Amino acid sequence: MLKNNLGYPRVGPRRELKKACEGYWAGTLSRQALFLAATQVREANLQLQKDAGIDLVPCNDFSLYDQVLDMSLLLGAIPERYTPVVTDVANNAEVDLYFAMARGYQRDGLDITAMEMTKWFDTNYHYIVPEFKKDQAFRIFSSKVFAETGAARHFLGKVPKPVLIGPVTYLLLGKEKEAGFDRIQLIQKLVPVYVDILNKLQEDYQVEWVQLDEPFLAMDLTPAQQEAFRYAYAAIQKQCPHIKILLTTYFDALGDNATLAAGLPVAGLHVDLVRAPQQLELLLELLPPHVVLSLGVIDGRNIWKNDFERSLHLLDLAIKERGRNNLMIAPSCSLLHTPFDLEAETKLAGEVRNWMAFAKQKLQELNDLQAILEGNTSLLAANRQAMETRRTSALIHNPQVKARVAALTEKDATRHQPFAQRQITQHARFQLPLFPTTTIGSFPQTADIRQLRARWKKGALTQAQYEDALEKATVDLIRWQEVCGLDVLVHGEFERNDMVEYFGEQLQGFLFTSNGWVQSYGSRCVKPPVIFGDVWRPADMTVRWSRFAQAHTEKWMKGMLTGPVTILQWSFVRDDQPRSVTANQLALAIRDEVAALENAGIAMIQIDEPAIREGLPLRRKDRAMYLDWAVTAFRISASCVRDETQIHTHMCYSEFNDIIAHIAAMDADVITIETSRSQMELLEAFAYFHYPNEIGPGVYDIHSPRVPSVAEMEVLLEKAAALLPAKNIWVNPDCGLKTRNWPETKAALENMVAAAKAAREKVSTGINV
Ligand SMILES: Nc1nc2c(c(=O)[nH]1)N[C@@H](CNc1ccc(C(=O)N[C@@H](CCC(=O)N[C@@H](CCC(=O)N[C@@H](CCC(=O)O)C(=O)O)C(=O)O)C(=O)O)cc1)CN2
Ligand code: MET
Ligand SMILES: [Zn+2]
Repeated sequence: MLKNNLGYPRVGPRRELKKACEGYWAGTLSRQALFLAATQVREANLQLQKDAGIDLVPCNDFSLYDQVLDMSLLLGAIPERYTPVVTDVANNAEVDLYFAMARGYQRDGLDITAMEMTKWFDTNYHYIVPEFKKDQAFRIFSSKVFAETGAARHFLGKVPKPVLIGPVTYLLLGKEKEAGFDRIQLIQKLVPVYVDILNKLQEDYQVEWVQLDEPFLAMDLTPAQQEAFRYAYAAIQKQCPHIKILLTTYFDALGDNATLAAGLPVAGLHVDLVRAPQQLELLLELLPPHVVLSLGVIDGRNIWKNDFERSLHLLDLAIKERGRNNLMIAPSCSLLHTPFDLEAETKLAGEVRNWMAFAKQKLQELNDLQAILEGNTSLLAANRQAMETRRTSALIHNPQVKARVAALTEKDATRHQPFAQRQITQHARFQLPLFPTTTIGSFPQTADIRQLRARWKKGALTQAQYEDALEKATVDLIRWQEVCGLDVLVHGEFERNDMVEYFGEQLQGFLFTSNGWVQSYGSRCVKPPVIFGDVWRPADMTVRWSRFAQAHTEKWMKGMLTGPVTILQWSFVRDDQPRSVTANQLALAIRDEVAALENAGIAMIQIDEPAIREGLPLRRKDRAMYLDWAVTAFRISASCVRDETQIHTHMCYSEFNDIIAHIAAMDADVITIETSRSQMELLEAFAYFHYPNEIGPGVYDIHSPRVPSVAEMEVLLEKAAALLPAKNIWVNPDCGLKTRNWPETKAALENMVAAAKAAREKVSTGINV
């Protein structure tokens, strides 16, 4: 049975690649130094997988920014606006074009916007969205996959397995940039380029297997999309007869696409048996005997040690049906979503540590499973024991928490009065102008602030010194917001490393790693906390900073919390109880914090839920159940307050046309959303649905360093006012400002306040906005 790995994390064990990329962008690191850092990460990964005895070692799973963007460059799908970058060969190498597409290009009087970024399925990883035109052409443009295959082959002394995103998934990940066609129609133009790539990999590098990732096979597909699969793989099989295609799916069951997938003319099929173990039996029936089945039994989305007993049950089933020879064992998906190495976690307590496995340990688990199948009983016994100590550990179970969740009722999830009444009470209390201005919470997390925290963590600064510096940053920001003329202020979140980790560090049932970094987008990483046990809140978490900030201004200061669904979604979550139960535990912890803030005199409390959309199940049939518990968890967190206390929520990544009713059901008094890039398109859904509560549609795209003009934000506000009642509209950026720098932030917010004032002016002089 071959050991197959689908992909390995690539930021480097100490985020070497992040640092190299950021150095290159800042102009402090040369191109050669960047490439050297990249080579070192790749070679270290290859070595590690070789040492771990992996038979199918992936290559081209590495990326300087994003694997989907790599595909766009490979396939020559380069939007026309980058032509000046392509043609300026004196200044730009291919990598500069690549980064321009990812991050935008501002130099020599050019101002070219970046390509859009969105979430990779239900993960916190973001990819760069391919852009397609009706007459889209494809050709081999970048030679990255060939260079990396050649280098890996040389380094390993044997052929690696190149990884590419499959043609159908590549098209479905993209977006039509003009009307009048469906991107799936491009399949006939795209497949010949795949054929060329595959043949070149085979002829020049003698590769045996190529992994084509087609996670869309785990999604709902239209008949045209299903047909595209049949067309593409038949053509590839016919024109690349010597290459073995490992068709790779993950993140959910094949479900009603099982017959389709099993019928495609490929040499191997990989399936996710962690998310969908129940699909194995059907696949064993459907899959022709000559097709190799890769069994994804090790969880690539979490950090828990594999339960060997459970995996062996699946493996035994498959072996019984098919024998060992045409089976592989593998992680469920690429290990991109897990941190590098548990061994780097020197501060983790022994008992909990013994329940965990990071990327490197997961490779070892593949070996262990194989050894157990070959008769090694002591490995199985050790694993059983680890599982048993976890099941029964006193660290995990808190009867009081369980009892409180069990006692929750509908009343706990309901505000006292309906929104219409609350709005009257709140407007009387707050006396805000029409189109009130605010921000989403964070302000620039500059190198100064991060270094301050790093020094405090190391013990080089005392608690008092650290807090003094944070107080100063907070007060400076408050003064600036007052002068700027913002109506509702924030404290800036300078004390937070990350909006989820900060809460995880203060809650029981959580642990956090020192170095468990996972790529979120480009060079940006997160260190997801680990929820290992029942969650509860031993003490106030944010009251100190909110109270401090409110005491320093006469204006309204929003309290700032991360909501239960987002904490859940952006953590590694225990897998021994339903996520909905953990969500309710988190909801109660946040609810207590909301009550504490209200008690401390905070009148507006924002509970961020940017990940509520991301957690939506991939299959439509599963969505209602998720939305039901997710919305309830939010409502539990928010419903303890008096009518006069205003609950805000915030969501970026706001593709929620189809879940708008559930967004309304959250019943937040105010919701701020991301809308500026789509020119308020999303608001149409709110208007169509007659969304009843207040809304702040983002008028300032914070993902770009560009400073929006007063005029363009006025236009956006006019659009909003045409769609929604003016009394319900707030004015704010798309999201928090932590990744921006001060000069652009200040300039943009000054313009935003001016745009709001202009809009008010028009209303008061009777001009219909
Ligand atoms: N969890 C999460 N997911 C999210 C978001 C988010 O904010 N949080 N936002 C959306 C977009 N995703 C994002 C993900 C990460 C970052 C981000 O800024 N990450 C930072 C790290 C944030 C952090 O944890 N910072 C720590 C550690 C900072 C650090 O690197 N310290 C240095 C030392 C300090 C120095 O010298 O600079 C070190 O350890 O080496 C802190 O501030 O304390 C980064 O990659 O640079 C932004 C957006 C969606 N998903
Ligand atoms: C990714 S949503 C971010 C919300 C948070 N309050 C911030 O402003 O950073
Ligand atoms: Zn946001």
